[in-house]
Amino acid sequence: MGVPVLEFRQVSKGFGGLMALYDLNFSLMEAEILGLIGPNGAGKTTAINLASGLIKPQSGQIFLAGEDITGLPPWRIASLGLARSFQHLEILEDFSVLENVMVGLHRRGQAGFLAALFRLPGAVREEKKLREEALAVLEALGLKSLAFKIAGTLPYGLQRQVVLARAWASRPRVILLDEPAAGLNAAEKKQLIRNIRHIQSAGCAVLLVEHDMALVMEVCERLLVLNHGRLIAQGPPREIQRHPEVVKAYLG
Ligand SMILES: Nc1ncnc2c1ncn2[C@@H]1O[C@H](COP(=O)(O)OP(=O)(O)OP(=O)(O)O)[C@@H](O)[C@H]1O
Repeated sequence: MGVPVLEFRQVSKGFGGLMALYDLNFSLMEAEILGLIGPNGAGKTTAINLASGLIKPQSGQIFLAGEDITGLPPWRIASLGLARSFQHLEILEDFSVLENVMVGLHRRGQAGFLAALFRLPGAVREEKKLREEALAVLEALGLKSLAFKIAGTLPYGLQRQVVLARAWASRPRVILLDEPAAGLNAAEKKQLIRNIRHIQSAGCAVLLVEHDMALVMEVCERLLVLNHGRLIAQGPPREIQRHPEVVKAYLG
């Protein structure tokens, strides 16, 4: 298989006396869709929080495209090409969908804050460019018709798609999705699957934390299974489905 873009090497993390992750080793390959599953409290969100720098590992190392990012702050990790969504929405409710996506593009802006404030010609040109790029992102994800709607007025399922579009707008090499299908209806899940595949086809790797097993089985090429902070299995979805340890973990 290809080149690893995100790599955990013996990563451990405890909270107080509890080990949330124990010696976790895995690689997410270039343009791979990798599922991270496991029962509640298994350590999935902890893994995403570690990769994106919201929390720091107790031991072990994390690499992004070969660069050691262990302990770097979240904004540095983001600028190196890692984007994420959260389990709970973090949308700008009073702004349009387009503006929400422009926030995702902004880290690539050149003109700077003062130029934007005084609407200098460079900044005006740049804003126009950002708008066009944000529209292109929305179009690619099938969301262009929502561009001028106020994000907070949209149904929940569509708000989740906006969050995905914003994360994707920064053109990351890795995107971490924390339960993107939660609360979506069947049609919205179909669109989510399409969009995840679109992101992959553009060369981005996706780490998907998700409880919806049907969706995980359909979209992921490989699965990692955590239970009580330990990696208990990894492999193609069909093998994982009948892996005895996995069946035992899920049945309780
Ligand atoms: N900030 C924290 N402080 C203390 N304990 C925490 C913290 N974050 C997570 N934990 C604990 O670490 C363990 C793993 O939690 P985590 O949220 O990573 O699990 P999860 O697999 O994402 O679960 P879920 O599917 O329910 O979201 C749990 O026992 C949880 O209570």
